[in-house]
Amino acid sequence: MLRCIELGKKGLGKVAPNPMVGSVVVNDGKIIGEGFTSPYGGAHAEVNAIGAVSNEELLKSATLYVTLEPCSHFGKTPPCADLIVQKNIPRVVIGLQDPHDKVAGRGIQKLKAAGCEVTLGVLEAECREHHKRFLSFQEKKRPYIILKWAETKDGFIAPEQSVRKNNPEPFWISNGSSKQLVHQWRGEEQAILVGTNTVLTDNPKLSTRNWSGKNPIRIVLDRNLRIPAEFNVLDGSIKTHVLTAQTVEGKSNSGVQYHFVDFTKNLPQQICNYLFSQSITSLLIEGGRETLQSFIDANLWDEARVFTGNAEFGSGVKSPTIYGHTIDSKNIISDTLTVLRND
Ligand SMILES: NC(=O)C1=CN([C@@H]2O[C@H](COP(=O)(O)OP(=O)(O)OC[C@H]3O[C@@H](n4cnc5c(N)ncnc54)[C@H](OP(=O)(O)O)[C@@H]3O)[C@@H](O)[C@H]2O)C=CC1
Ligand SMILES: Nc1c(N[C@@H]2O[C@H](COP(=O)(O)O)[C@@H](O)[C@H]2O)[nH]c(=O)[nH]c1=O
Ligand SMILES: [Zn+2]
Repeated sequence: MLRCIELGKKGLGKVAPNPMVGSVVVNDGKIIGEGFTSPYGGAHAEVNAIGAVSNEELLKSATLYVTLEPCSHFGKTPPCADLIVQKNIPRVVIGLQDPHDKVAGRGIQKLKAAGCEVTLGVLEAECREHHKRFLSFQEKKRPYIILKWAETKDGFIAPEQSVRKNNPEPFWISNGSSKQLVHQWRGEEQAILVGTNTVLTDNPKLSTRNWSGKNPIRIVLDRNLRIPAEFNVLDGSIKTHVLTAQTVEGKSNSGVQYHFVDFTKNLPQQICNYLFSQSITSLLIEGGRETLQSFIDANLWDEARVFTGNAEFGSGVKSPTIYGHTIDSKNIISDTLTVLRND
C-alpha cells in the first residue's frame, strides 16, 4: 500500500478533480503491474496497473492493492470494479472506501458479489492523508485549503508603504529557494487566491515559472473592480476568475471570467461554494493579511505553510493570527518553514 501511495503521488497537480489513486498488482509476492491515475479524463489507476501486467494468466491468482475503493459507475471511463471482476482477480486490498456519492461502498459490493475477497482499511490513515484534497471536496463540499505567507522575525508580512518602491512589486521576505518551493506548490494545487490589495501592491503573476508544471487557476478578489486592466492577473495568459460585487454581464472573456459574490455575507464560505461549483478540489491562498485572516476566522482552512525570514520591519502589515498544531518545522537555507494543521 505504501508503494500505491508513492505511485499515486505521481498524479499530484495533474489528475484533479479526480483523486490521485495508486495501485499495484502482486503475484507470488512480486509486483507484476503498477499504475496511477492518468491526467483528468484518462484511465484510472487500476486500469493502468492491470494493463501493465504482461502475463494476463497471472491475474487469476493475483492480489490488487489500491489506495481508494475501485469505482462502480460510468464516469469518463467504465467502472474499475467491473474490470477487476472481468479479469478474475481473486483478492483486492483497499486503503479507503470512496465517499463519492456514486461509489460509497458500491465498488466493494460489486467485487464481493462476484466472489472476490476484499480487505478494506489497510493504511487507512495514510491513504486519507494522501487523498486529503479529494476527501475535503467530497466530504466537506469545499476545496482543501492551504494558507501560505512569509513573515519577518518580528511578525510582519510587508513593511510600511513608504519603504516600498512606487511600482507595484512584491517585497521579498523569504529567500530564492523558498520562492522556488512555492512555485512547486502552486503547480500541485488547482487554484490560487489573493486579495485585492495584494494585487494592487505586488502585481503578482501567481505562476509556476520557476518550476515545471501547470499554472493554477487564479482567483482574485475585486469587489469594486479596482484592478487596472494592464495588471498581470488580468493578462489572460492563465485562466483567472475575478470575484466581484459589481455588474459582470458581458465582461468575461476566454482568459478572465467575472463572477458575482456578495462581499457583505461570509465571503470565505461563498468563495468555497463557488469553487465547489467549479470542481476545484484544492486552493492555495497567498495573502494578504485580510484575506488570510478572513479564512482563518471562518475556520475554512486545513493547512498553513509559513516562512519566517531573517529581516525585522518594526512596523508594517502584521502577519495573520492563527492557532493550529505544528506538524513540521524545517530550514529552507536561511528561512524557517513551519507547517500547521487545523485539527
Ligand atoms: N509576505 C507575504 O507572504 C505576503 C505579503 N502580502 C502583502 O500584504 C499586503 C496586502 O494585505 P492586505 O492589505 O491585508 O490585503 P489583501 O490582499 O488581503 O486584500 C484586502 C482586500 O481584499 C478584499 N477582501 C479580502 N478579504 C475580504 C473579506 N473577507 N471580506 C471583504 N473583502 C475582502 C477587500 O477589498 P475591498 O476593500 O475592495 O473591498 C480588502 O480590502 C501587501 O502589502 C502585500 O505586499 C501579500 C501577500 C503575501
Ligand atoms: N513577499 C513574499 C511573498 N509574497 C507573495 O507572492 C506573490 C508574488 O509572487 P509572484 O506571483 O510569483 O510574483 C505576492 O503577491 C504575495 O502573494 N511570498 C513569499 O513566499 N515570500 C515573500 O517574501
Ligand atoms: Zn475507476
